[in-house]
Amino acid sequence: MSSQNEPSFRESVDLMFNRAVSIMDLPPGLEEKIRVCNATYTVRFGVRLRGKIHTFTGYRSVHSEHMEPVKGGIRYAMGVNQDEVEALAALMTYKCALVEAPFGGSKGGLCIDPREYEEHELELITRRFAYELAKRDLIHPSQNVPAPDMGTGEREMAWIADQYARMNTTDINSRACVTGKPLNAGGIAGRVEATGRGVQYALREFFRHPEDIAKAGLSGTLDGKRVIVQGLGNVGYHAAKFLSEEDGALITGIIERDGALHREEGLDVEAVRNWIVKHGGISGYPDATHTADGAALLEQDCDILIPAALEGVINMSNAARIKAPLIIEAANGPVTAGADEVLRDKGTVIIPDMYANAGGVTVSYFEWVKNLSHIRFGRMQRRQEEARHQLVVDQMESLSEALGKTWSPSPDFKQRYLRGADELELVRSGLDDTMRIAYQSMREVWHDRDDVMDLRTAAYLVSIEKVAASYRAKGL
Ligand SMILES: NC(=O)c1ccc[n+]([C@@H]2O[C@H](COP(=O)([O-])OP(=O)(O)OC[C@H]3O[C@@H](n4cnc5c(N)ncnc54)[C@H](O)[C@@H]3O)[C@@H](O)[C@H]2O)c1
Repeated sequence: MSSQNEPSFRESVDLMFNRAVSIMDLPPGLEEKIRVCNATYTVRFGVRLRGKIHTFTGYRSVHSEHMEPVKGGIRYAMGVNQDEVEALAALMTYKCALVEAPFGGSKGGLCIDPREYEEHELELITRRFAYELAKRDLIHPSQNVPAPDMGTGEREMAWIADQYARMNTTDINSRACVTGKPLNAGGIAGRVEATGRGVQYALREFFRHPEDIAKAGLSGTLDGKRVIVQGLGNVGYHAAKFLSEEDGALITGIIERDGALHREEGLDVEAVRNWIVKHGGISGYPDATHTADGAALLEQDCDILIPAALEGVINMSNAARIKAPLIIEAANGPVTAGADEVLRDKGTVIIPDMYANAGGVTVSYFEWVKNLSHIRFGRMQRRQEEARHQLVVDQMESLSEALGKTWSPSPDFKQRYLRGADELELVRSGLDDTMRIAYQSMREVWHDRDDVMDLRTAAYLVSIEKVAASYRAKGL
């Protein structure tokens, strides 16, 4: 996506990494050990479809095993290549460290356009890919745990989990070999929307800090802010939906594969999503201006730009014309290293990918823990909360009796009291806490150090320090 004279995606991630380590004091050699990708496995396998054998190429890259298992999604897209999975695996290492999910970084991908295959064909392809990875422990509850990414979702994760279970019938922890599964196949409430929800929580946290809002040249709250979103897939759709429905933001632009929609008064996210599902794209959607050159809308005037599709979409060819004062990287790597510099010089504030889209891996961690504990997430807490609720009721009743009054709980007292013990509530509050704490750790570095000019460098500093501490603790 980036223009020809720009570094590749992996080089771009490395350049950003180098920028951070140049102002850190790491022991000699550790910097390189952290930066490089440990291993990348390439597999080519055949699947008989439509009367002939089709050969597919896939990858699983392991960036850092300072913690195991390693974790990272599996992407289905035609553009998947080694450079891309290695860049994405590296970002996973830094992301997990930043939000303190106890994993190393990994990523996988398959060169395929999933829209060209029937469901049963995709199942055959996915199961075969999973088989190839699992037999080399590149899918394994304690070694390597994939999750959804572009072009994959709950359905593919369920096939992968089932394939692993068939190959490892005695592994009681087999469900923990992959996250992002459907609820009825060992998934967790709130995982589907977790990354988009995390983007919303990240923006809410940003807007709690007047100094940070001012740095972006903005003021006030999320209410009424004009937002342009690129990619109305899993991440973009949920982020846009929550921000418009719950925070009063106006989604003034939506960019998709077949162009862009613009409406200054705000688009109905649900209606656009339904239109895409029904018609395969945004073309023909009423009540909005349609532009065939979707990427041009990235340069439109707005308050917040949310790239939530591909890497490299903001590059040296358009960075200078980007008007949004605040960019939140819902996608991985949407801003190239060169564009990052141009935008920093312009004063644009960028909330970096490794933080902004960490909601997915955070809730994946909850799912993995739930699978390993073999207990419905929230059940233990519910028992405790029920006992505590009864205690409160008893105390209130005896107190009112002593005062010669009568008291009885309102009909929804118990429900309200126990809300915190629901799985979804636990997931949401755990995610919210994680996003707040991680933002504050980045922000502290951003504000306290004169040599840290942006949130991205601050995020790298925090995460590299944590990875380095792990290596040091191991004696490496
Ligand atoms: N799914 C997750 O949990 C997760 C977690 C962390 C990060 N991410 C990152 O978020 C990004 C999006 O992932 P997703 O899971 O939402 O994928 P997805 O496949 O659900 O959605 C991607 C969307 O982008 C659109 N798109 C594709 N090419 C486009 C183009 N050239 N211009 C405009 N739109 C285009 C697609 O039509 C689709 O609607 C990726 O960078 C991914 O690595 C995803």
